[in-house]
Amino acid sequence: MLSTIGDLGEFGLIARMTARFPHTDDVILGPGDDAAIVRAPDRRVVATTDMLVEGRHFRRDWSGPRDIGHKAAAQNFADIAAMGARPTALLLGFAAPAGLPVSWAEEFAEGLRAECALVGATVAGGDTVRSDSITLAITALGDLQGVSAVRRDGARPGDVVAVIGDLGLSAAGLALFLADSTVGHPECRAAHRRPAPPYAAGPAAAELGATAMLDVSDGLVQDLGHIAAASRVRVELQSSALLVPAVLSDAVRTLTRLGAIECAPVDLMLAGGEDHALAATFPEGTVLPPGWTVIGRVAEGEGVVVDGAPSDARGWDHFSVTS
Ligand SMILES: Nc1ncnc2c1ncn2[C@@H]1O[C@H](COP(=O)(O)OP(=O)(O)OP(=O)(O)O)[C@@H](O)[C@H]1O
Ligand SMILES: Cc1ncc(C[n+]2csc(CCOP(=O)(O)O)c2C)c(N)n1
Ligand SMILES: [Mg+2]
Ligand SMILES: [Mg+2]
Ligand SMILES: [Mg+2]
Repeated sequence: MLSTIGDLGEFGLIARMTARFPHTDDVILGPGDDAAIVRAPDRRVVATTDMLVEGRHFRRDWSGPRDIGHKAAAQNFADIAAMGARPTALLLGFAAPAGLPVSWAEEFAEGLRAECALVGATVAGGDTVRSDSITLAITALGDLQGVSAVRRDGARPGDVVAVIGDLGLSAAGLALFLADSTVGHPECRAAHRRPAPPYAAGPAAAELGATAMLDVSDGLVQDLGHIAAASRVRVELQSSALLVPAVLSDAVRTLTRLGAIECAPVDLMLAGGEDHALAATFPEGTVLPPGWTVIGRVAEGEGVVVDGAPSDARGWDHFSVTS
């Protein structure tokens, strides 16, 4: 018979999961005591929390436990990178039903471990409780390595706006799952299951003098609206500067044929969330490394305009009626 986390018990489950997380130099004391001790070489600690709720952020029939582990770590590490910092440690709040197979928890831990390994971080601690459905509450810590943090309030008129990383692929993957389409477009499905934030580009952008930065979690236009508001500027985007990947056009063609969506690929790039690309502003004349695409300018004023007009690209809001 399948063994469940209820059979293991709370402390058995903690032991099973934490056995997978390796030692790193940043974590002086990991799981096992009342709190972890994490090194803070810079003495300024970057800290962020994002939750994943079953049915809201993931479905177990769309994503496997490893995918969900990857995504839970990735969406938090993207926030650390968006400040210009390097992730050091992660704290895992794990709530799940007693009937959850032990293998699910172990594979989830494996996904977390693997995403941590991409940035050299590890799991330093957490909490484990029983609940009716799965909720994952992750806190990530990061180190600024001596650079100035890149906030949302530093964009200045004249700056260029640039992005790095995927845009719209996760939204296309989500639309494919929602449309009950079972075959095709593996890149978009994979992007939805396991976003691939360009972690190293965050600290690199800080070094280059980025004036503002964030990761795109809710949608490019909506998220840039946070930079516009915090910096009291207007962000002007040119949609033709967004390079539409062939895999996105292909998926949109399928989705249109299925009657699942009525929009162009670029609209998914402007409004789709969960890819965790980085969007940043840089002083004019900054030579950007390969991977960054300049998509607009910062001007005096407020809000975000696309191709000279206010955009109707709506991003994600957990409490809007359509979400
Ligand atoms: N319940 C809360 N208590 C305190 N601060 C919060 C709470 N929820 C959000 N915040 C803060 O509000 C700001 C915006 O949060 P938001 O979650 O939109 O940012 P994000 O994590 O970058 O985006 P996303 O969650 O879409 O990935 C952040 O600084 C966050 O710490
Ligand atoms: C089952 C299921 N239904 C819908 C979605 C879409 N979705 C959920 S949260 C979010 C924005 C970012 O979230 P947050 O702001 O919490 O980081 C998006 C686009 C999904 N991933 N799974
Ligand atoms: Mg958040
Ligand atoms: Mg963010
Ligand atoms: Mg959000």
